[in-house]
Amino acid sequence: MTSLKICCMGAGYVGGPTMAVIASNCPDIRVTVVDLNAAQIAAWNSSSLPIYEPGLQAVVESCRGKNLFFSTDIEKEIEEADIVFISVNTPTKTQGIGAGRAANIKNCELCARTIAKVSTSNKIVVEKSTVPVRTADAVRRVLACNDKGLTFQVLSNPEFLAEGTAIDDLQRPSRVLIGGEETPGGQEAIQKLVSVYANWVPAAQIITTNLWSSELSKLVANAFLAQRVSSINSISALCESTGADVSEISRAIGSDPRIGPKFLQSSVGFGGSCFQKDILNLVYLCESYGLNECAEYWHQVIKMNEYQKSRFTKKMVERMFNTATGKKIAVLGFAFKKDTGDTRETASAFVCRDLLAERAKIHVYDPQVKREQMMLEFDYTLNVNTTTEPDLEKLITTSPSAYDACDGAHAIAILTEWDEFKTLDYQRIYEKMSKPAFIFDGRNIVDQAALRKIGFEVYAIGKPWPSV
Ligand SMILES: NC(=O)c1ccc[n+]([C@@H]2O[C@H](COP(=O)([O-])OP(=O)(O)OC[C@H]3O[C@@H](n4cnc5c(N)ncnc54)[C@H](O)[C@@H]3O)[C@@H](O)[C@H]2O)c1
Ligand SMILES: O=c1ccn([C@@H]2O[C@H](COP(=O)(O)OP(=O)(O)O[C@H]3O[C@H](CO)[C@@H](O)[C@H](O)[C@H]3O)[C@@H](O)[C@H]2O)c(=O)[nH]1
Repeated sequence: MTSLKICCMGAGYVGGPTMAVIASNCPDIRVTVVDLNAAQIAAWNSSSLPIYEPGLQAVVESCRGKNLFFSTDIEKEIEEADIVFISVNTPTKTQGIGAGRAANIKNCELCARTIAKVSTSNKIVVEKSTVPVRTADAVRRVLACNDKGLTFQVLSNPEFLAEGTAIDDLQRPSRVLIGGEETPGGQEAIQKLVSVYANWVPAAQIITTNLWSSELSKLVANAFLAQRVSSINSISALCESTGADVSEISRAIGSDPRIGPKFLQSSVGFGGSCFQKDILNLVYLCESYGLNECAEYWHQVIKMNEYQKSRFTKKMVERMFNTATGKKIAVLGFAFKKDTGDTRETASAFVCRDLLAERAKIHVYDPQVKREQMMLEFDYTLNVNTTTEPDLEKLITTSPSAYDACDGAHAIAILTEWDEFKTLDYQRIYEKMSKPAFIFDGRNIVDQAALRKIGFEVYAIGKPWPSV
């Protein structure tokens, strides 16, 4: 006997894993994930899931067909549900007012319109997508326009999972945040959603707030996290100029409990579908309220990230005698972080773009990213395609292994921190490379001293940078 029915609109990186974890912890709840994209739903129903996430396959297989379903029958599933989650993409607007900054919430509005149109009973509608503060007001007003006299309660329940650790983050969340209206109906709806999470999340970790605090907290959480990365990355540049070591600094400052050790890993720049988009959204919101100093403050986090990405390629080229033209460069890693196949806004694509501009021959290896996906990322994010770059297909090779990518290369650029790159047989790799053989470690994961002993010229982000 199922007591509650949940429908989630959007079967992406958030909708799929989140609903799978709800279903696995709540056997009495029937959970259906729906999407406009039939291929995506077919993949969720197959043995080859549309996203790679450690532990996901096991969770999905444990409840799929029992109380977890994936469907394209959006209208039927909404109609039957008590709670409808909106977990659709909210990308940065590319055109019109706020282009390049504001989040486009058209998908959320469309979901609200569909819910209003097909519902025949009162429902709780949960914003799971990351949205600008006060979006719940728009959703509420669209829902209120239904012609059946139905009542909808809108809740904000932003998701804090990180890719690569999504299942763990969902099973043991640091907190679940639920915002709702400060009315008896709103409070009742909040309690209903609290009771879902209470099946596996300790009560003390379920935070309830008003709608606007909940919506805004999501943007603020990402802004603070990204700010830490940009802060340590700015220091990495200073380290390279002074002989200080950024890893030693991270350890030294992170031991202060007021600072804490996490998110102080210097890198070639943060990527992913969220940080940049959400900070730009925050910047736009500040500007919209006339808070230009606040907007400028947060915008600096993005600018520092741009600097870090371009700085890396510049150093590579400088080190390789100021030319990468015709040189084979092995790029190890294309995903925006390890343990995911997601390439959205990945720093690796920006470095490849800048190396392409130098006419380098790039051989990319990533254990989870297919060539088709890489090319889409170039096209979509960077507008690099065979029209803008006729030699693209010739200049970018995708390699079946790290060893293939490095064979005969002039340089290696480590751009994603996949564990397998830490334990490669670098002696074997060195022997087959052009000399001098360079390694540019954009993630600080290799043993520099050991590699120098082999004969490599090593450059790692934020590490003392031997002069030539
Ligand atoms: N990716 C993350 O790690 C992460 C983490 C926390 C929050 N978020 C936020 O969650 C939201 C979703 O992100 P995502 O990474 O899952 O996006 P995604 O692009 O992976 O998935 C979104 C899905 O929604 C579907 N969709 C769009 N409009 C629809 C509609 N009207 N009806 C049904 N389906 C529709 C799309 O086809 C797509 O499959 C975004 O707002 C994002 O900022 C993402
Ligand atoms: O010390 C660090 C930590 C992260 N990164 C980079 O920062 C980016 C983002 O990493 P991470 O935050 O781990 O992954 P996301 O999946 O983007 O998760 C972020 O964005 C999600 C979407 O909003 C939120 O839900 C998560 O809480 C938030 O961590 C990646 O390129 C990382 O390599 C660093 O360079 N140094």
